[in-house]
Amino acid sequence: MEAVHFGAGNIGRGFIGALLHEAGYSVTFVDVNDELIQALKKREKYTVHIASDKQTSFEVTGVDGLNSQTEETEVLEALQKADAITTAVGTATLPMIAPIIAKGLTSRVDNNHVNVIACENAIRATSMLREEIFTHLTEGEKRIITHNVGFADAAVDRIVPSVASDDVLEVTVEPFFEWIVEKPSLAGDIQLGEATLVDDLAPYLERKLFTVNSGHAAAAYRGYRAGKERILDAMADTEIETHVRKILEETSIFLIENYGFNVEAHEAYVEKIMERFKNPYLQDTVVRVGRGPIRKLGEKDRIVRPAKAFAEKGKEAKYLIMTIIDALHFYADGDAESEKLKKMVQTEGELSAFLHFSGLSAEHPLAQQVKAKL
Ligand SMILES: NC(=O)c1ccc[n+]([C@@H]2O[C@H](COP(=O)([O-])OP(=O)(O)OC[C@H]3O[C@@H](n4cnc5c(N)ncnc54)[C@H](O)[C@@H]3O)[C@@H](O)[C@H]2O)c1
Ligand SMILES: O=P(O)(O)OC[C@@H](O)[C@@H](O)[C@H](O)[C@H](O)CO
Repeated sequence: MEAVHFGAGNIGRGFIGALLHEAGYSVTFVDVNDELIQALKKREKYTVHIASDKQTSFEVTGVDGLNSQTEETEVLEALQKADAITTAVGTATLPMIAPIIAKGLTSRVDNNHVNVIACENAIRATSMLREEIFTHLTEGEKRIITHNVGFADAAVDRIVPSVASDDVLEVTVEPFFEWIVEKPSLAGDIQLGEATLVDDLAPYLERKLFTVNSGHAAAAYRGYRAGKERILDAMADTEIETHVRKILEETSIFLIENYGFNVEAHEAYVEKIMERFKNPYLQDTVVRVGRGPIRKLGEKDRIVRPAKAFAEKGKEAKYLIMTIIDALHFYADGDAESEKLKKMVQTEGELSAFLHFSGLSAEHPLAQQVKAKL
């Protein structure tokens, strides 16, 4: 089986590429980072370290790399043969890779099934990618594609930090992982190894985004304001740890009300995540976890969505609101979104910046609540 994976970054190498390899795929990574691509071409393998007291590692072998900027023909050939096309490039990059995927899908000569799965932290990222791909297709091409291409949404959970190393390919991952894929959208009889296939992704996806990512964002933004470098340092501070717990109490109310999760089972899920944030072998930074604050302040994303649900019911999510304000103050060198946010906060003020990036009107109850806290 052949897989083409866009984005040879942390989650691409550390999780999706590794899992596809284990499931029996030859994985070709496509990236714009030529250093990574040349190393993949040359060595055809890389090492994954598991961040635990056992200090274990494993090799992902038989991999290849292609630079999407200089090897378009080769990328198209790989897409034509692929059984699975996955991505982990960040949602903002999906429109940039959509044209080549569209071209690859429409130039396949056989009618074999192929499945596209975007592994990004967002609500239904594959559907977003599908929409982008469809803007590059004729009506006839869309009809053909609908028969043999599956576009399955997924929830992807594994903390994979950016770790400085002399080896550009080696990657460190936490032991926990969960890849949940929506089964009814898959085409044909695809093998996805240790992925979990479910009929309805929504509860799993929202539970992940509004627990792991809401809590993580809170730790990063509060940690940043308190001068912490690592998530670990933030979580070791009792005040920040309590703050993260409070956020997860708020998102738990939101999730249990929406999906009727069993309370004890959900509490156990939250506890496990708190422990994952405190993994002493994981050198994750507040900068990596906080990067992209504009995306993270989006209406459907990890902070605003649950806070908005509270506000619309006449309630207030005090700790999520604190996270919104913390996020407005986040800045990381080299992170274009935090640069843009900082400029807007400086010129227009916190509230205008929040309204602009969340898309909420000034009259929205959450906007009123945030205003009262500024
Ligand atoms: N790291 C994690 O813990 C984690 C966990 C779950 C989900 N995710 C999600 O996975 C996605 C990637 O995260 P990451 O941590 O691996 O980031 P990363 O920055 O390590 O990797 C992203 C990769 O995409 C590449 N890229 C950028 N533009 C590209 C293009 N046009 N074509 C091909 N490749 C391109 C970059 O060069 C980089 O190698 C994000 O959506 C993130 O939310 C990350
Ligand atoms: O990748 P982002 O920027 O959406 O969020 C940062 C982290 O919260 C995220 O990468 C987590 O590590 C990951 O979602 C764990 O599964």
